[in-house]
Amino acid sequence: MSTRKHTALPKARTLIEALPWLTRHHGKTVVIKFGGNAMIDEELKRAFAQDVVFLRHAGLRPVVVHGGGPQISAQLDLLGLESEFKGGLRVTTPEAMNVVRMVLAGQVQRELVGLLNEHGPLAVGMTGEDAHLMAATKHYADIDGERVDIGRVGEITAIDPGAVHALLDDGRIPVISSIARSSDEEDAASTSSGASGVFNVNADTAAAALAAALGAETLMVLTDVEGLYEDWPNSDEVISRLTATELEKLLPDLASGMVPKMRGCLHAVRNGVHTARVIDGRVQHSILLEIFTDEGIGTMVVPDANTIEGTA
Ligand SMILES: Nc1ncnc2c1ncn2[C@@H]1O[C@H](COP(=O)(O)OP(=O)(O)O)[C@@H](O)[C@H]1O
Ligand SMILES: CC(=O)N[C@@H](CCC(=O)OP(=O)(O)O)C(=O)O
Repeated sequence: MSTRKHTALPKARTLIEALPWLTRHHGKTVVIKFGGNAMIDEELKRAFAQDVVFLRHAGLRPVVVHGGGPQISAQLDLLGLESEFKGGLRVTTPEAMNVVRMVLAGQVQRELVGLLNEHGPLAVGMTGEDAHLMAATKHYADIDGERVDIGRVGEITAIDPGAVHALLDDGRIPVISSIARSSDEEDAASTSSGASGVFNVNADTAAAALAAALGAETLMVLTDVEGLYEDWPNSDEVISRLTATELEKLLPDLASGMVPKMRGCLHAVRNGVHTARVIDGRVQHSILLEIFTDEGIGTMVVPDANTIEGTA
């Protein structure tokens, strides 16, 4: 009996250590972006689902926005369709738009919903089309100061978070694919006849916009690197913390997938989100480490006047 008590003690300590964080985050909304590049194996995806369910049971309100870039590229390849990125965004022909929608909403989202629901009737999948969650207009890429047409890529114009709030109030975990309805009613009306009527939105951008619209406490972006590298690709020195203004200065020098990610973080902290973090999704249980311990990993972006309680 006494041995049993003794071996159980470290577990109790671990639970108690989490108490200040549980208190701080209770009832807070956390938007978690799970990048396609971080979904590298089954074990990681399972650990991700466990972490999200843990947050929910610990009294937080997690919302998942998922990516699927590599999965979309694989499907386009399979179909013999060309796949090209400009300024970190996929050039999306109407044909490619159908594939993006099919892979995100029909494959990646379904898989995550399935993994989360192994723990109970919690997850509900939706896209930005559902209940007018996300509206968008056509986005043009800016390549060296030139406005470039990249097809059906969307720029979010409005978010109606009502359905997400309703799901959260009902104790559910919304799992959202980054596809938006066209804000042009005529265009949107063609949705049922094909993929026109909807736009492909980068998942980082969608997660950031949603975090701001929901008044989330935290935006957490899980990817396949440790965080924002100071001098990528020459060094693996991670910037652990930076303010909105510091990040704004860095933005013009950033490359590829980091562009929408860091722009998203900036948008979030400039619009009421207390912290935006880029963390390594390849590390098992990185979400729990980030939320419930002092050992914050990755890069944390904070608003300029760091006056909001609990951002440290
Ligand atoms: N400064 C930087 N720090 C870290 N990664 C960077 C940087 N600049 C560009 N990258 C690239 O961005 C990638 C992450 O973006 P992306 O491939 O879109 O991932 P995800 O699927 O998670 O959204 C990294 O794997 C890396 O190749
Ligand atoms: C416009 C645009 O680029 N959309 C992205 C949407 C998916 C995504 O963002 O996935 P990751 O988070 O895994 O990169 C795409 O088509 O790949």
